[in-house]
Amino acid sequence: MALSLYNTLTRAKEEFAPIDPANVRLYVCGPTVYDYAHVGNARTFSAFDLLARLLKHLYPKVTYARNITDVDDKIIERSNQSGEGIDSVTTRTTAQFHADMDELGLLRPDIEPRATTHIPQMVAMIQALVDKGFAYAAEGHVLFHVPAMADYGRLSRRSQDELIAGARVEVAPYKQSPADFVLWKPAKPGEPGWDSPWGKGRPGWHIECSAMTAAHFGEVFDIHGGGLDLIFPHHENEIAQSRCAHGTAVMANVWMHSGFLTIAGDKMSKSLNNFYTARELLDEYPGEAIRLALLTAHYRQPLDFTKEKIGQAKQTLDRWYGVLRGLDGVEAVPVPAEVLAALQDDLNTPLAFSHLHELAGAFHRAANADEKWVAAANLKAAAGLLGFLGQDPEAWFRWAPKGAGLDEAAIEAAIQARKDARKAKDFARADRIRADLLAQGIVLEDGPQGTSWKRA
Ligand SMILES: Nc1ncnc2c1ncn2[C@@H]1O[C@H](COP(=O)(O)OP(=O)(O)OP(=O)(O)O)[C@@H](O)[C@H]1O
Ligand SMILES: [Zn+2]
Repeated sequence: MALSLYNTLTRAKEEFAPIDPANVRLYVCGPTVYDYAHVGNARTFSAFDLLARLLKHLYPKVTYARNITDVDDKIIERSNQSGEGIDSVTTRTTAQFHADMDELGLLRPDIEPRATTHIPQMVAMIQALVDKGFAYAAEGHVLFHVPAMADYGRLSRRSQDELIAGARVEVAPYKQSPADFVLWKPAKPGEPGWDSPWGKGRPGWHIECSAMTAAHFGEVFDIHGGGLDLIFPHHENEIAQSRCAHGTAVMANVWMHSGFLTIAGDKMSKSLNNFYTARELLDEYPGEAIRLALLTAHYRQPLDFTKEKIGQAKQTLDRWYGVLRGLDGVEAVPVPAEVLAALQDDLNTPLAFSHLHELAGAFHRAANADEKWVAAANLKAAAGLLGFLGQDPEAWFRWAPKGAGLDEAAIEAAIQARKDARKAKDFARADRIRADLLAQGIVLEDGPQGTSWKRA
């Protein structure tokens, strides 16, 4: 079975054909680093993490790029409000983003270009657009002239008339058309800025991705992704810039967009202040459970967020890790065909997870040890493709929310003390230690290899 992906550009599911099967190129718009990522952002990054994993399973080489937007109005605003320097805001937020995505279990992208290290490429691209008559300079700004591009609006299916009618009433006086958008803007004193043919300034957001994809992937690449809200204007404008600068028919062959994580039906967003940060949820739930909850719905469908969904995902993982527990050295087997087929059908995660449930069920119904072993090995292989069940099961069962209960060192010390008490035939003391641990939610299990523990 071949990989098929829904392409926003054609509004159809299409069989994926890489430009160069020896290097499949995937670019995803990354975070603007001014604040904690919320779990809505994490949903989009989890969806594309899964796509990257699947592509890496199917092709010998995949380059997954996800950028860092480290120059932006929101960053400057944050720095002005808090007094923290811009470099400090972006460095700290980037480190936080990495820590959060790592803990959720996402793979790091193969390359992570930062906007501020690609300014010369942006200036060159803007210059090319000016030279070719697609852009003009006015009052320290450079603008892309939308009417200069005949088929502008193909991705979002908006006509130029609609765009002009929809433009805000207050249109900047230097714009030739209300639909024109900024490629370069002047830097106010104290703001970050770079020298350019149009004076000291900084890039607009859209040109960043056009310049970074060209720098790392060339003029046309395979897949470009992001959340649904990026279709217009961000991706439409990336396409306009890249295609007009390079004279190409497309910027990327496949455009993929993930649906929103909502709260009571509204898009989770910073501006509505209806968000949970990834960080606060990671203090309360294991990252693997949060990511499973985010992937339970198909990536193009909206997913309404509740903490109950994470709780359910945690119970699911308890069951699956329970299958692996105690089965020493489950050997690697190929990914079960039905799971691969589900993912190859435009990342059908609900179907893939239903197969995983069946495999866990097969383990419990198994008549003998061999059948159990096969079911567990299949479950581990299937989950592994999706980036799950990679931990030691004991580590999974020992996870505790932040600030809760005893830490591991204290538990190990208590287990040792109990062992010493039993050796000294002080069984009353040994039983007391066991009861004390149980009262704090720690269950001891005595086995042939000694005593193990888990959190109740
Ligand atoms: N509620 C959401 N559900 C799914 N994806 C989202 C959601 N909100 C933002 N995204 C996606 O997260 C990615 C990172 O975007 P970015 O860092 O610019 O966040 P943001 O746009 O500042 O978030 P917000 O919309 O809250 O302001 C983008 O691909 C964006 O489409
Ligand atoms: Zn982008």
